[in-house]
Amino acid sequence: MSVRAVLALGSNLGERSDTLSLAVADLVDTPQVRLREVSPVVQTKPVGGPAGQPDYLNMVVEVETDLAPLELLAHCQAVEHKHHRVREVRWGPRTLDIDIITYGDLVMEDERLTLPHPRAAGRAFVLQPWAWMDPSATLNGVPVGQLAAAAADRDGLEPFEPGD
Ligand SMILES: Nc1ncnc2c1ncn2[C@@H]1O[C@H](COP(=O)(O)OP(=O)(O)OP(=O)(O)O)[C@@H](O)[C@H]1O
Ligand SMILES: Nc1nc2c(c(=O)[nH]1)N=C(CO)CN2
Repeated sequence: MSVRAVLALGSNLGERSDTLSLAVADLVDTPQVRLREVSPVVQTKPVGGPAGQPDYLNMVVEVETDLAPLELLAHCQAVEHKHHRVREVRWGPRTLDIDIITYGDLVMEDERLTLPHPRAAGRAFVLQPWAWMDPSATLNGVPVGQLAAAAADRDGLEPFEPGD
């Protein structure tokens, strides 16, 4: 049985735009993960973590997958590692971060995986690209566009065009 999942990608080190494009290609480089929708890329101010970090590029994608939730997490982490992600500080700079935002309607809390992602509902860097990609999307029953409009970090968000 296949399930629709929403994944959020972020990068604030290195060739950010190239990293996001390559990561999307890697995510769907298996027949078990198929790309359905891709959001615009946004440039965002870092939320949390140490001061003085570079801005992020963020985007979301919707995939259809035959992987179980923890298999999808392992797949996302393998793509992160391929892009040399080194995680030193919580919410610190990283070449690539991939979070699972939703996995169908599944609600779960495990030490390795919480669904929906517990911090997504307050993050404009996830919600705004998601709402642009899918204006009918809801999270925990609330329209994602409405959550995006209320998110505190939305002033630090702007559309990003390659070459900027
Ligand atoms: N929905 C989820 N998507 C991705 N990872 C998750 C999720 N729920 C729990 N985790 C766990 O969170 C751990 C830490 O993830 P990560 O290093 O990406 O955190 P972070 O990006 O610094 O912060 P945040 O979780 O606030 O986005 C992962 O190893 C994973 O096991
Ligand atoms: N703007 C922005 N800020 C963040 C991001 C991110 O992707 N974009 N990811 C974080 C941890 O996942 C913490 N802070």
